[in-house]
Amino acid sequence: MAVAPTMASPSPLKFVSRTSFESMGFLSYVPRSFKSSHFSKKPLSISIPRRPPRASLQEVRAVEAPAESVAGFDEMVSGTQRKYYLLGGKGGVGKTSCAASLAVKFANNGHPTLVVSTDPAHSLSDSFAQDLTGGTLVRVEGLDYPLFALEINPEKAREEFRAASQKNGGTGVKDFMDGMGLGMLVEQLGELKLGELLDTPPPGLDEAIAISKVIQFLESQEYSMFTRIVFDTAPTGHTLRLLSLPDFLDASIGKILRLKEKINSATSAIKSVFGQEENKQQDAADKLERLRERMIKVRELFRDTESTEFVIVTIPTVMAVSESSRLHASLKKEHVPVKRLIVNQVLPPSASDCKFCAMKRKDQMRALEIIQNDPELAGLNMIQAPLVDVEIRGVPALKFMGDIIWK
Ligand SMILES: Nc1ncnc2c1ncn2[C@@H]1O[C@H](COP(=O)(O)OP(=O)(O)OP(=O)(O)O)[C@@H](O)[C@H]1O
Repeated sequence: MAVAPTMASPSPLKFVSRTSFESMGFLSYVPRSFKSSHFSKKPLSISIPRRPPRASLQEVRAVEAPAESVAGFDEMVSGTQRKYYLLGGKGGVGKTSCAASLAVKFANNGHPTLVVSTDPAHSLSDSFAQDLTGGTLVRVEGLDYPLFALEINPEKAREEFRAASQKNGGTGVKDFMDGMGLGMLVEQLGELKLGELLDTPPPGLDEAIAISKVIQFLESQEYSMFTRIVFDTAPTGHTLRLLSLPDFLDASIGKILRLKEKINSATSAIKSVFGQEENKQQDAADKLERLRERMIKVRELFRDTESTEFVIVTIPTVMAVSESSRLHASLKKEHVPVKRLIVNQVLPPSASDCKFCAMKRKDQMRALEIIQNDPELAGLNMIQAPLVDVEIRGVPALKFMGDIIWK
């Protein structure tokens, strides 16, 4: 039987007002260009309640965090062995804000931290209000401890790769791929003439590039300092592909290899009589198999409950909750550890007579109730994060958000 939502439903919510940000000096971090370009133009024609009135003390007390709503940050932060956190969910729910705020919190707790975006539509730079593009490690400014960001740009990588392969028949490819941390891929797939293949990139290549960076983390000295690695992942579909990459390799590169074999055997039928081509192809197939084994190692890492956790981010709408439920089912199937579910953008209770707010909140309460009754989601530690009345941009804002969510 459905349980009606009550004011005592689990929530760490406190009323978060613009004033709270102002008192932290947050607004002074909004870049001038943003202020002028976004505020001086035509006012919006729809009316959005800018500042819900303060909830009564009684209301705030009623929704203060009960035990199950605490994220368990102590556990997340403890230990110096490397841990990976992957944050994922539907587009636009706040994955980047949550991932960036977690990374800031880890760094502020003394962990050398790396935050990586594997979403082809990156928003880490926007979230930190700093230019973090370029596909290399960039230090995030404004923190006392090391926090680095990396936006993997598969689109650009593919373009540059194609150009390099056209320019000098492949020797530039190796240099370029080395720079991308993909030397291993070239080594292992060299004989497959990836440059040609990239003219018709197989689905899932973006994820292959992202995952190869993960391999680099595991092997390279440059990355060994990081004890916390936070992934801001692409919306659900991409992420699932990334996590099932060995299968992707079977399905995509495997198919290409077989296709190539067919073409080769057609064009070099005479040579193959002497056995040379076959040997060559067997060699390539062996290399591909080795690559696959390596990718499987990465997948094992993502399944390791000691070092890895996938945090699902959602918002309290029926659509987002349904998708999160499916995501959890798929992650379970892939044996990826999931313990926490962030429900972001929850409206604070309001004592005002704003009908819009009341309706919206009622709707959200219904979605929260669905979560509590959903067989996939009910068992997760639900962390509610309030909808705040300013955009979360820059380190101080992320710190503010992190202190609310990650307790
Ligand atoms: N709790 C919140 N309160 C107010 N605004 C929020 C909150 N969480 C996120 N936002 C805002 O919502 C927008 C989208 O957030 P974010 O970029 O983190 O989402 P995302 O899931 O990473 O999106 P995408 O799928 O497009 O990468 C941003 O403008 C962000 O500032």
